[in-house]
Amino acid sequence: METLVVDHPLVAHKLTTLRDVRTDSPTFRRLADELVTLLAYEATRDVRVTDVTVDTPLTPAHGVRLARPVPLVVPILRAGLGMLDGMTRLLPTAEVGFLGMIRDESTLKAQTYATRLPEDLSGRQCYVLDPMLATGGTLAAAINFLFDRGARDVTAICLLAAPEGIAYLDEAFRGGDRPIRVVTAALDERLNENGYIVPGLGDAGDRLYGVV
Ligand SMILES: O=P(O)(O)OC[C@H]1O[C@H](OP(=O)(O)OP(=O)(O)O)[C@H](O)[C@@H]1O
Ligand SMILES: O=c1cc[nH]c(=O)[nH]1
Ligand SMILES: [Mg+2]
Repeated sequence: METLVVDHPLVAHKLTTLRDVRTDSPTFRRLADELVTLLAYEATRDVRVTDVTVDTPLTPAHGVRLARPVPLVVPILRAGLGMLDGMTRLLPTAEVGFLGMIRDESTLKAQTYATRLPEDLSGRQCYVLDPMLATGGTLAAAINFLFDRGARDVTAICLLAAPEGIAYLDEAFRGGDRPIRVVTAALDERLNENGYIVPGLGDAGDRLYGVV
């Protein structure tokens, strides 16, 4: 598995304010949106394109357009929704599938409550959005949903990752013929006894949308 920690002062600056307990929900949403656009720039470095020629006012010019089938963006509800606009701003022609998943806070196991994905994902580049990669259980289950439908090319974009979650994914998908990539703004220190990322930013879904 490939892990890319995006090392950029703007990313670090925005992430620092995102972590700050004093940051209110409107600011948190705006920063998550801005951060995902910066991460998406790196995450889409291998997005498939096809050659085209356009006419400038002066002469034909060679260029590229996104190849078909267009990429699929998959936010993991609820917190991943806070990353969707930032991603589709960069990939406006992408299609969007949805996975609703919640981690049981006593067992730390992910449960799925909604799936709305294309039946056939063969040949599709998939970008999964979830701000938090903690134990890795949620993301592993999401990637398996995509693999089950034929995806072979999956990149996860996370705002924060824990070493335990990276190790879990690495082990879960080791030796497979479908490599995965994780792009994140930071690799934090560890998980605490409740499965929260430390230093982290708390509960991303609650900070985006409130405690429900
Ligand atoms: O790596 P894991 O240990 O599986 O934990 C990470 C998951 O936990 C959070 O979602 P949560 O279950 O809080 O749902 P929410 O988005 O509705 O808040 C987060 O957004 C991830 O989906
Ligand atoms: O630190 C964490 C871990 C899981 N989910 C969150 O929202 N935050
Ligand atoms: Mg949550």
